Amino acid sequence: MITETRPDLLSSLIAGKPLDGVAFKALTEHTDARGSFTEIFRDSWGTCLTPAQWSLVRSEPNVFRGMHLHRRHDEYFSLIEGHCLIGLRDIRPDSPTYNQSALYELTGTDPKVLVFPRGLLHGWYFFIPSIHVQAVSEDYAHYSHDDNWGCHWSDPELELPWGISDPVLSDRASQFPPLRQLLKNLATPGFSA
Ligand SMILES: Cc1cn([C@H]2C[C@H](O)[C@@H](COP(=O)(O)OP(=O)(O)O[C@H]3O[C@H](C)C(=O)[C@H](O)[C@H]3O)O2)c(=O)[nH]c1=O
Repeated sequence: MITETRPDLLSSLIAGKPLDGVAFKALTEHTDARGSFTEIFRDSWGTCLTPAQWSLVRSEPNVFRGMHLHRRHDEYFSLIEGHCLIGLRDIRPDSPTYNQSALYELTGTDPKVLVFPRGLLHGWYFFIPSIHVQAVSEDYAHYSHDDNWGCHWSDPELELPWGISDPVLSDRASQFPPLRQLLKNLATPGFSA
């Protein structure tokens, strides 16, 4: 069982402003003597997501996943247990929140869901052992080879005040380019992720 270090913590937006098309929704945990029941997704909630794949992800402390970008699919994140940050950067030129960022802090003791549309750079950092579920509107077999872009999490031009240093990264994420280079790559016809 993962023990929370901060039971008083609430899941909330801690920096920046809500980005266009992003849903941040509280979940209702129904508890009784047997435990609890929490719905984590309904079509009728009206988020941007039509799920094609769900995944369960376990992360060790000080792990950072991202920053990733997908041009074709929307994404869902809900922290089941643990404590994490989620950073988003809007790089959609037509968006009313273009070139803006948002940083969220989530805790498993205050369950919430974040659903965001395609075209937002995203990454998550885990402070303690954590478990989350994520969903995508295009499955990995279809997007992984040509729509799994990334930039380096520490680029100051992301304008995300992570407040962390030297996280554990995948080999691939450790070699992601700066944001400016990613934007150039995205604008280069035929350049693949
Ligand atoms: C995403 C994914 C991964 N995998 C396998 C491939 C690797 O052997 C292992 C870890 O994959 P990866 O290093 O890509 O996981 P993350 O760094 O958490 O990144 C993933 O989650 C971030 C937030 C993204 O947005 C990426 O699109 C997605 O790749 O799981 C699968 O088998 N299916 C999948 O859908």
